[in-house]
Amino acid sequence: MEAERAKVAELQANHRAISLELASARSQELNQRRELVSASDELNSIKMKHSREIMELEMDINKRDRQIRELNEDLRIARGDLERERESVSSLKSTLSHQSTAHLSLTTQVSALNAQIAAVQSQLDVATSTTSQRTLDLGSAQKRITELEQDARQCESIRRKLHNMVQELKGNIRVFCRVRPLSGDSAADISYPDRRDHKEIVLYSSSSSAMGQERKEVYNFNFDRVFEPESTQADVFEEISQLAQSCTDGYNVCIFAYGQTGSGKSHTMEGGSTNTTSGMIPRAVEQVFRVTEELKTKGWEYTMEGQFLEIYNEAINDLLGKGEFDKKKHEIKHDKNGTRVTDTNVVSLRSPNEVRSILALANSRRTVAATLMNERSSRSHSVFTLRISGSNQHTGEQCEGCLNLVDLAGSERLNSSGAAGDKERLKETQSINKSLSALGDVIAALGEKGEKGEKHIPYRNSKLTYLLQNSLSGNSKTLMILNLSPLAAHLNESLTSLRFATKVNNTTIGTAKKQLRASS
Ligand SMILES: Nc1ncnc2c1ncn2[C@@H]1O[C@H](COP(=O)(O)OP(=O)(O)OP(=O)(O)O)[C@@H](O)[C@H]1O
Repeated sequence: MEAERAKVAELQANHRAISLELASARSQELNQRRELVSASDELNSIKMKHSREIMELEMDINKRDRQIRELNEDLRIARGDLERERESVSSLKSTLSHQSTAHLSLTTQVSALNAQIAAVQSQLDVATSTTSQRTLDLGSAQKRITELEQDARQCESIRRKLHNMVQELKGNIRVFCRVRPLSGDSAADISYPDRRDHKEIVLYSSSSSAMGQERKEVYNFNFDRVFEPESTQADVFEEISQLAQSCTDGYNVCIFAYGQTGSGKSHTMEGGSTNTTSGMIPRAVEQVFRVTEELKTKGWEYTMEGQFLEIYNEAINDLLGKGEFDKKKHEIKHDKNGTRVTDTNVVSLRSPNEVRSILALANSRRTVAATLMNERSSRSHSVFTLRISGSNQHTGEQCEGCLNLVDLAGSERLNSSGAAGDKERLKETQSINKSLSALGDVIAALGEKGEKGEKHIPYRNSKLTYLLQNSLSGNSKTLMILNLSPLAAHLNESLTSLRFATKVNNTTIGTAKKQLRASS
């Protein structure tokens, strides 16, 4: 037992020793573990530091790579630039060599030009002195032009006075006779003995006496001018143009075409549509426009207006009216400003073209009337009136003139017009006869009145004479163109017309007066 106790004690002592050893081994192990942990921590921190350093090194390497690439690019660009610079230097060198050559030749040219400039300068000096001389000459030439313009204006006034004197010497009523060409039928025996002045016309008729003897009658007439059948519109106008022109000088002018139906009145006054056939109205108006245009250089300014009326059965119709046929009643009024017809169109005219278009309008309206009323145009009087007012900005003169161009109705007597049986024709013919004899009476009364006489002038006896009162009085210039038919069948009618025209031609009416207005 004891042994056992001793053994237990020994075992216990062993156990304690082993426990102590275990405790110390455990503490040693703890320490070693601690050391291991700390060594492991240190190793981790070293690893982390290394990996950071590796990262930094890699970044650094990348950066350097980038820089190397950039430097390589720069180097490539620089090489390209260098190459270009080399090329440009070589081209500049060649340009420079060209420029040097050009410079050399320019230097030569500059020297030549300098020599030329010197020569031109000396020419310029000469020209400058010539110019001064010319300026002086121009000054005196302008002075001379002004003087000549003044002279021209004075000459124009003198021309107007002389022109008027010539017209006066020719008589303020003048009569022309125009025989139209033959158209088929047998001709009357007519001769024109005055080959020089063309003032005479002779008609011959033969008849048998009761005893069977042949009697030859000779009728001799003298006028201011006789136009033979071959005469042209231009020939007639040449004689009329001066008279028509008077209206630009401030005169009232009246030109009538008188004669039996078909004797050529409309042909004379209006004429055809071509330059050669156009009649007195378009020619006179064109002349007036031409003269007013020329007179502009002498300081004259003109305004013109036109009116175209028809007198049929003692009633006035406006050929420039609006409708196709004029139904208005028109009245003639005279006052200090001239003659006015109520309710009619007065058209302002600025060019011959405008005149042509109003003539065409009037003609178309006459044609309408002619179709409506049995060839009315030859049974009515047509009166074209051109009123003209002018003022001269240099002299202050003002004038107003009026040109009446009248195509009278056919003048044949009642029996020869075959009108006796037809009431309408009878009325027409009576109206025509009344107005034509009123025209003859007015002209006769003006002739009897003389310069200062008090004689009553029966203007009111017909619409025609009343309308033309201001253009028929002694203050105006009147021309009657007697149109004659060359036909043997019309001989008696022609003799009647010639006798009427002779009466007119033998009338002397007063002196024409300018329509001058005091300048304002
Ligand atoms: N000098 C002339 N030259 C050529 N033809 C003319 C001439 N005179 C008149 N005639 C012609 O004679 C014809 C009659 O003339 P116009 O119509 O002018 O006569 P009129 O007297 O005006 O007649 P109405 O009184 O009927 O109007 C027309 O065909 C016209 O062309």
